Amino acid sequence: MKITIIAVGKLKEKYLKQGIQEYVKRLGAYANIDIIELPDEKAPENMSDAEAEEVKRKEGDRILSKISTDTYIISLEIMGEMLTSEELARKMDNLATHGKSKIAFVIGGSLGLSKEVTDRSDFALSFSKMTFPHQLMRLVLVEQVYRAFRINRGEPYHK
Ligand SMILES: C[S@@+](CC[C@H](N)C(=O)[O-])C[C@H]1O[C@@H](n2cnc3c(N)ncnc32)[C@H](O)[C@@H]1O
Repeated sequence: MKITIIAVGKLKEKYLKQGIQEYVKRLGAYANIDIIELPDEKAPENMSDAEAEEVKRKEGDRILSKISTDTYIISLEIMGEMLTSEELARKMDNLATHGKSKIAFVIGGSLGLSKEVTDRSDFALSFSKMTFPHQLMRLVLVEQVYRAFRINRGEPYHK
């Protein structure tokens, strides 16, 4: 399985970098994993709604340019659907069974994802109704993807 994580915005915090690196290393035993970090668009203070939409649209274009048409997209959206870890594991297993071996998880920048990205997305995944910073979201996501593979392999993992 090929897993790509596409994230807008630079990962700055050392502790997050280390945590993500650790899970990416562990995930290497189960899947081909790649993280694509895209630059965020300069967002002026006190932007109008139209300016904010333009920022998201530009970031969205960058995101979509990295995704091939045969890729199943899971966008991370606060208002998306909440799953248990087991449900996410089952979803990923079902995708693999049905020949969908390329999955891209997409994390937006500080303003979120553009309509173009959410429209193209195959599944909107919410981690809760709370807003997480995009850098932290990346760490939580890689841990949950790792957990999903462990669950699907029937391997022991903390409950
Ligand atoms: C700082 S948040 C963006 C907040 C923005 N106001 C919005 O509504 O999307 C940055 C990105 O992290 C991800 N994110 C943050 N909290 C999330 C949550 N609870 N569930 C799923 N994704 C989340 C989303 O991809 C979001 O685009």
